[in-house]
Amino acid sequence: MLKGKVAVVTGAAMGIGQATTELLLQKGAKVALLDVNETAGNSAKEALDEEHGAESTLFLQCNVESDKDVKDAFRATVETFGGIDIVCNNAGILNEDNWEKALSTNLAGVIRVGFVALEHMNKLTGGRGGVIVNTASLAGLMPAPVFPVYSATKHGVVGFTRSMAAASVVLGYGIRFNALCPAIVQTNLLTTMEAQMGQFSTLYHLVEMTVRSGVLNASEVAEGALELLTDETKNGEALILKHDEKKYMTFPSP
Ligand SMILES: NC(=O)C1=CN([C@@H]2O[C@H](COP(=O)(O)OP(=O)(O)OC[C@H]3O[C@@H](n4cnc5c(N)ncnc54)[C@H](O)[C@@H]3O)[C@@H](O)[C@H]2O)C=CC1
Ligand SMILES: CC/C=C\C[C@H](O)/C=C/C=C\C=C\C=C\C(=O)[C@@H](O)C/C=C\CCC(=O)O
Repeated sequence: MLKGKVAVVTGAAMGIGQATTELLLQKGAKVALLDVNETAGNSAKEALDEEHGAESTLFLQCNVESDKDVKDAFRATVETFGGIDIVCNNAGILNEDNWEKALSTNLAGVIRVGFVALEHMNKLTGGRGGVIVNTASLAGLMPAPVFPVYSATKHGVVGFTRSMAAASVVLGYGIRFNALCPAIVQTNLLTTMEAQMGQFSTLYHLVEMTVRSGVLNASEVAEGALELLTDETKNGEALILKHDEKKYMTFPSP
């Protein structure tokens, strides 16, 4: 289904990014795995090499907070694989104490990666066009008293995605932009959540209550990403994923 396509996945060393990488490889794409964690990134690539062959992937250490890292990683991907068709802009953290870092990673990181991707993918400047899926969250569509800063960053991701989708149509970039909005997923972010909630950790019992009613696994989220990547009718959409439901967000018109 994705044979001949080249994908870049940020935050690819574990969790949702790793599951998405695996699914893209299964569908025939070549994937550049970008992650700040070099040890985890190398292990993830090694594990994938056994099934998909070393030539299908590339691990590049990249902090999405750094312009240089992101530009270097995209340049290396194009040099290795010849172009870029798909970007999963997925790296993100929960850190209510160090809220500047949360903003810098989750929102500025998504914008930075999006703009560098545009330089390579924009049909107006010689790119092949393609599709970008930004990982937001259900907390980007509703209030989340348990992590207000995280929620603010993810609302920003949804707004940026929808606005870039509209800009792409008006300006003719040939790129679709969609947002993925999962509820709670069983990953490292969940296991470290209480400690990362800072002053809001007194509300952790609300999270526990939600978790008891069911959580997603990373592969289910990867399937959602694949739908946004491959359904060419989707642009400017926010796909909500819960453990027992999947639906597209309906936004009010102004
Ligand atoms: N786990 C959950 O319940 C949900 C997670 N999300 C979002 O999904 C995305 C992935 O999260 P998970 O897989 O759950 O987390 P995770 O903690 O399992 O994986 C995140 C990956 O991103 C990498 N990363 C962190 N900061 C980075 C940076 N500055 N530059 C490059 N890589 C960086 C980490 O090293 C790690 O490999 C995040 O954007 C998160 O906000 C959205 C909804 C639910
Ligand atoms: C990085 C943190 C890990 C997971 C967060 C993830 O992005 C998903 C969050 C989805 C929704 C959050 C909603 C928050 C709601 C509230 O603050 C409370 O009203 C209820 C407490 C937890 C709810 C979690 C949920 O509804 O799925």
